Amino acid sequence: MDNAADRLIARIRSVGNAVVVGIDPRPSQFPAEIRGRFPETRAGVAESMRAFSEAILDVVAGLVPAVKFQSAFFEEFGPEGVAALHQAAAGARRRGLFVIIDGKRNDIGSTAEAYARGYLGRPPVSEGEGPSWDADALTINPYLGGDGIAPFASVASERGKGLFVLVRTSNPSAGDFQDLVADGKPIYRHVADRLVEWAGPLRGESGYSALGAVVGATYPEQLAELRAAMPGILFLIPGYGAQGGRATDIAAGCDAQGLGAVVNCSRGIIFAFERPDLRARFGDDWRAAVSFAVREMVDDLAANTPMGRLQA
Ligand SMILES: O=c1ccn([C@@H]2O[C@H](COP(=O)(O)O)[C@@H](O)[C@H]2O)c(=O)[nH]1
Repeated sequence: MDNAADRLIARIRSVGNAVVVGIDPRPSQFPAEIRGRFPETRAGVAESMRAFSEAILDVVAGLVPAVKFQSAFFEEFGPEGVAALHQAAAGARRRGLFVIIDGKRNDIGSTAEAYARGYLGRPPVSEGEGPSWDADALTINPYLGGDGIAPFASVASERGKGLFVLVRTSNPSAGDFQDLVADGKPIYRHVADRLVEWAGPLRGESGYSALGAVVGATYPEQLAELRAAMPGILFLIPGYGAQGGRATDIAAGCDAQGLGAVVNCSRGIIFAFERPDLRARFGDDWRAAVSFAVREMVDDLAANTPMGRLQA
């Protein structure tokens, strides 16, 4: 079974960047062309989310290595929304993108096993039926400790899948619990240190583990500290753009080759057509604005971080 970190790094090398386009579909912000096609029923809105997601995938496939679906925006619309997520994730895989589902799942060990089988493995159904979700990677919450992580790590290892564990989140109140000091170090460092132990057996040929970490762009000092403390751990870095994180903040998250991190941007890309400068430049061609925003982010990361070396 191949290793998810190796697979993601191969895609990064092939497109020459480590941008993750975040698909966080907020229906009220969809282009009029899409909003106007569907009724404002639950089923209609879910269908518009699928159509918007597919349109974004058409623009970004070939430009970036990966997409991250924010499950919350789909779950908001119940079973129809979840079905739209399922179809959009399958569409991303068909287009050759590495698919991260941002669900931040976890529970006690026996329940975590069901999440792990559901998102990354196979449920116990007859052989002819495929996996339920078949994501390449899932975000998970470490709060329940080792027995909540073990089932995910075991399925990830068996099925060639990846995990991104919350270590240092990007939100303003991240420090409320994550910065509390216990046994002489902050909680996020305890999580990081345990993660390094758990990640070892999932290390691939690239030197990176399929068990990665979520570390926000909005805390550059901790990002640099964690990069040094967590060699061989791939970082999923959210917070670039709308949350204020800049490329220069992210630079310390990479290794010397420009690897070691993927950087997510959701609103800043998928709703780039709302920017007055891009509206003036591209008019109603909202797809062109999205494509421009992706290239702009790629160039920004290349100019201001070691990720520029990926283009050599
Ligand atoms: O610490 C975290 C963990 C996850 N996220 C998620 O990433 C995206 C960010 O969206 P933007 O529009 O680029 O701000 C979103 O899905 C969050 O739920 C995060 O921001 N921080």
